[in-house]
Amino acid sequence: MFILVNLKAYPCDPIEVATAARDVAEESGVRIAVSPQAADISRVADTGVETWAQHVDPNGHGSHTGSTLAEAVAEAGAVGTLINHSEKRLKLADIDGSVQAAERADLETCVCANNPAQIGAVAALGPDSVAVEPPELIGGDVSVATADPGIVTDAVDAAANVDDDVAVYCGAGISTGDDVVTAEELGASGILLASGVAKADDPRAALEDLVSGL
Ligand SMILES: O=C(CO)COP(=O)(O)O
Repeated sequence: MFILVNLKAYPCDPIEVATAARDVAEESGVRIAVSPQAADISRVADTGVETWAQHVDPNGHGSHTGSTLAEAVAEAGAVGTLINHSEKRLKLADIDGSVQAAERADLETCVCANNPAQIGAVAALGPDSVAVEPPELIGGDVSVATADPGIVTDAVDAAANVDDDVAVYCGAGISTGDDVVTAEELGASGILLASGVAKADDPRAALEDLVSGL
């Protein structure tokens, strides 16, 4: 299982989380990545943790003020990027452009979607992975894998029907090791989570719990 910790714009210490994620990954052998604010990518990557961007724009170099350039996040130390997170939604053509921009910069890609139908659509764009995250469960206390297991299994089927090579992750409300195991049993090969770690009093303990059943 791959565990991707999205720090969003939460007021946590990105270095504290990154250091804990690096150590727990090393100790457990579980792949864990941290996705900080773009401005924090460089110092998070310097900790040695696998570092992802939260978003990249479709454009390349040029007159694009305010854009998040795939080449720039890669240069800062990111090795992957989320695209079309529920809190940073894009039009289909721009998702396609962002996947291509990320690939040009050698970034691994994970395109997020709200439901299994959208998973099928974005899987067709050829990302490395897709992640189903029902918006109504994001930030809540109940894991998607418990609240609506059919969303996860249907997302796995939808992606497989389009492209067997696209990995399927799930996210929303995941906070415990049991949630991670349940997601794995439903066919997900990774999870995205945010508040369970970013808002935890002890991010290291939260991460240790997440990997405890793997
Ligand atoms: O949006 C998410 C991860 O990208 C999920 O957020 P929560 O883990 O806070 O529900």
